[in-house]
Amino acid sequence: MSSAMPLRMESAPARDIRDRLIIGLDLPSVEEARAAVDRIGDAGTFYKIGYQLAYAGGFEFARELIAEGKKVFLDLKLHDIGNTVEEGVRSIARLGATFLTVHAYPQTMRAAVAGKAGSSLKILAVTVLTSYEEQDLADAGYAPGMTAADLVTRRAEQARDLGIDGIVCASPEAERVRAIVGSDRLIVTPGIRPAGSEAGDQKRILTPADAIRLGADHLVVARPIIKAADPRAAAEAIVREISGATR
Ligand SMILES: O=C(O)c1cc(=O)[nH]c(=O)n1[C@@H]1O[C@H](COP(=O)(O)O)[C@@H](O)[C@H]1O
Repeated sequence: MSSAMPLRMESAPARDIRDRLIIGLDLPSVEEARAAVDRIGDAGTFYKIGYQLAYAGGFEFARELIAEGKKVFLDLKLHDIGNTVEEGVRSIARLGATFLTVHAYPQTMRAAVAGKAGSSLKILAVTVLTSYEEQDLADAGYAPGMTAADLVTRRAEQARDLGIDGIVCASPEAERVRAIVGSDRLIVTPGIRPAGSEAGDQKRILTPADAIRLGADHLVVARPIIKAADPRAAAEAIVREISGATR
């Protein structure tokens, strides 16, 4: 990096500010997901479908959302031998989703980039899960003292070098990741908690405004919206907070 390069860069902001909020449909059935999307109405433009819904009819529902003009993030966190990842991504790329996650292992990222060739699908590499902190890494066999931030740094550098489209990290690491990946790659941060909401199993968290200020392009929020008494109001409040924090 040239010394003249500013440390804080942001990639091109989403044209519609609502697209910066990705709402996680962590729900057990398509019926419940459809009801949530209906309640959220035009406050939600971008939805994430993860394990729970994907394995309960979520792929068909993804097609339905895309046909209605919503954007879809398929959060499948793929990780397997290279050939399986490449062919899997090739199949998924036909669905018309905007984002797909893979774990940020070099073989996996390389295969995913090959598999999406020729499609508009963007691959996001999940660096270190937001529910992990140092002890969880040690429990998983990483060297004692390895911090989440150290591992995020290494994986963000590898993702950049392999041509990955975007990085998933916790919001406290967004600024450091932006310095690594520059403005051409997206930064997507889950583990977002509006002031006063429950952290649950998330460990590396920030508020929507702080995540945006540190350089996140998109925030992923599930429980604070879908479990709210008024999911539409909860989504609107986060979009307002994003808007207020956007320079
Ligand atoms: O890839 C993700 O989206 C993801 C990565 C990560 O490190 N942490 C994380 O929480 N997520 C997902 O983001 C969502 C966060 O949900 P809430 O904690 O309910 O807002 C869940 O659907 C997670 O699967």
